[in-house]
Amino acid sequence: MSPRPLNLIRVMPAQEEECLMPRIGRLHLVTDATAGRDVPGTVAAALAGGVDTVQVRVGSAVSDREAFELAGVVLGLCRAAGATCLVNDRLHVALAVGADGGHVGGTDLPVEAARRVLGPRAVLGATARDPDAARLAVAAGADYLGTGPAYVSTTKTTLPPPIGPAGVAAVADAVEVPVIAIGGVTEETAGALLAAGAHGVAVVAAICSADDPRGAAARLATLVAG
Ligand SMILES: Cc1ncc(COP(=O)(O)OP(=O)(O)O)c(N)n1
Ligand SMILES: Cc1ncsc1CCOP(=O)(O)O
Ligand SMILES: [Mg+2]
Repeated sequence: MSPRPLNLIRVMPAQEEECLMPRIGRLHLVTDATAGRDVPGTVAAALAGGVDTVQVRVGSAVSDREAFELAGVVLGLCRAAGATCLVNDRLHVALAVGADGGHVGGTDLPVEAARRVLGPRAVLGATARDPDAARLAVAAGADYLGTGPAYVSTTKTTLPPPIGPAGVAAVADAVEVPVIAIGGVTEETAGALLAAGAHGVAVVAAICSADDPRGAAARLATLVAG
């Protein structure tokens, strides 16, 4: 029998294709952009604790080269753990490392343009604070929404006032895609956001600033698992 041509495109049943698509998890770790943090160490601990999605977020002072190298390391950790790996803002870095997708907000590429850059199969997240913005982002191609700040964030201090569980509920009710609540999410606040309709939560400080990031991730993972 002659060998099967390697470039043959296999038509997959929709169900099988879905299984191959990266998941939009329920516990997102957004990496701490503070200089000097051991990001790979924290990511490894968080994945061991049950984080299922990691978003690589670096500060503006970080070069593309550094972001690329960090994202490559984080992607390797995510692949080993079966987790989804996204890159914040820098979609060219997401593409260059082969990450599962990216996340954009109001000062980044518009969602429609981000979708063109990443292509149809990538996971694309967009920030939306209210129902109108949420509907627009989904219509433009977002697969999930990051909604907040849910509570006051110690990580990003330039944000508008918190929207609380009621604001998260308003967004979750407006769209069909998963809503990930972000901003000041802790073990104490996560439950109310999930009860409000959030598919999951995204955290920085609750894991990155914890004495025991693995333990903190494990407790949050138990909460989001319901
Ligand atoms: C899951 C998630 N939600 C919201 C954000 C915020 O994105 P953005 O508004 O673009 O702000 P920066 O993170 O780029 O400072 C996010 N990163 N992740
Ligand atoms: C990037 C971002 N966007 C809205 S809140 C936030 C930071 C969330 O960090 P923390 O979980 O420490 O409040
Ligand atoms: Mg952004």
